[in-house]
Amino acid sequence: MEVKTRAPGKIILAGEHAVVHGSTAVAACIDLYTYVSLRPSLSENDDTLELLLKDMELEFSWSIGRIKETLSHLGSPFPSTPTSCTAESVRCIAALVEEQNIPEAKIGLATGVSAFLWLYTSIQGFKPATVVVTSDLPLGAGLGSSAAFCVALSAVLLGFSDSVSLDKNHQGWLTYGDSDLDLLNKWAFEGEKLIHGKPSGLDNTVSTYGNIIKFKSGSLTRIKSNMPLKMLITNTKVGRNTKALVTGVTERTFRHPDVMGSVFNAVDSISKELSSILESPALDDLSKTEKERKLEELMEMNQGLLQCMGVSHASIETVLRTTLKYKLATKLTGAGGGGCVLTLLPTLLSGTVVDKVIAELESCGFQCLIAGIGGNGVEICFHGSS
Ligand SMILES: Nc1ncnc2c1ncn2[C@@H]1O[C@H](COP(=O)(O)OP(=O)(O)OP(=O)(O)O)[C@@H](O)[C@H]1O
Ligand SMILES: C[C@@](O)(CCO)CC(=O)[O-]
Ligand SMILES: [Mg+2]
Repeated sequence: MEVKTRAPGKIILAGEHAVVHGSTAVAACIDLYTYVSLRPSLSENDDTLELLLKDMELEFSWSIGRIKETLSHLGSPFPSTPTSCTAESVRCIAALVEEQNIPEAKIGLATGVSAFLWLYTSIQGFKPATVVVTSDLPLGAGLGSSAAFCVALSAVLLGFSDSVSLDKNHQGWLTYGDSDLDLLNKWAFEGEKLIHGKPSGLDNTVSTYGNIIKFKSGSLTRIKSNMPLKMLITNTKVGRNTKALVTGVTERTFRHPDVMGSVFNAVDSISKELSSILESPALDDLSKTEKERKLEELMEMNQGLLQCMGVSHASIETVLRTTLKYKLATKLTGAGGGGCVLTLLPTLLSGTVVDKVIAELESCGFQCLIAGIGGNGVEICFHGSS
């Protein structure tokens, strides 16, 4: 039987980077997904584990014997016990990845492949199978591709274990129960660590649980938003790497602990205020506009503080300047340094203005999209996935 999962990407409305240092952040999932399907090998002669990254046109294949020989110290699989990859296992997994000779231009994927091997062997053990990955999300662009990958992967692997309880006769997409979500979110976090180094857990948590969440020091609060939010997402297409950007902010924090402490405190207040605006009762059009004005100010302030942290970029500043001409507020989303930028589109903004802004941004070589915000987190499909 083939089983498929999908996990959404995300936007961060406030609090990226500061959340790694203990501040509050607010994030929402979007309707762009990473899909992972798993087909266990049925033939006794088939002794390989295959990983197909379809969008990247990359295929990896290991003999189970080779994986066992390298990772035999792991023993039996431990699906119910999310565990960090030890330094020794990191080294062994890196050797298995290196043998696959990833082309230099795609070497950034090596950390994703390592996360795959860690999650696979820890949850499934040494069983032959084919795992196929596709994604709607741009990789390394701030929309949480690494988290969606780890969440969808953990979800499909656990879907084949006895550690989660799911109705396998269900047709179409099925959500997981809360305790199963908690388990797969912990595994996804372990995968994220291999890609990010020191993730806060925000991205995998919003991809797992969906909707809009407030997140601080590893714990989440679901937000019941009373405001429809429309965001323009602009991909600057400037590549960057979350791990390097997070390390840069941490190094700046070591150099200027007091200043950065104040910056993180300010971000914490922004996130708290932003979430209380989202939750405050929806009233008439006038107060809706007032609420949107406040959100815009908070986004502007958050962007200023992200610039203080050193994670803005010339391409992001170009988007800021362009949208400011239309009196629209913009902030980077995710790790910054390029990647994606958010612009709030107020309810009463005319479609003509939106079209003009998009045309101007696209004439700079950027790519714009309007994604649906909120919605379900990770889901699984045993029968009839499209
Ligand atoms: N579909 C995928 N297949 C394989 N690896 C993936 C996939 N999606 C993400 N990854 C891994 O995640 C890395 C990108 O993660 P990174 O955290 O730098 O960016 P992001 O998650 O897109 O943005 P952000 O963390 O700012 O939200 C890729 O280089 C790769 O190692
Ligand atoms: C930059 C960061 O805050 C968000 C990346 O989407 C990193 C993290 O929270 O792990
Ligand atoms: Mg990431």
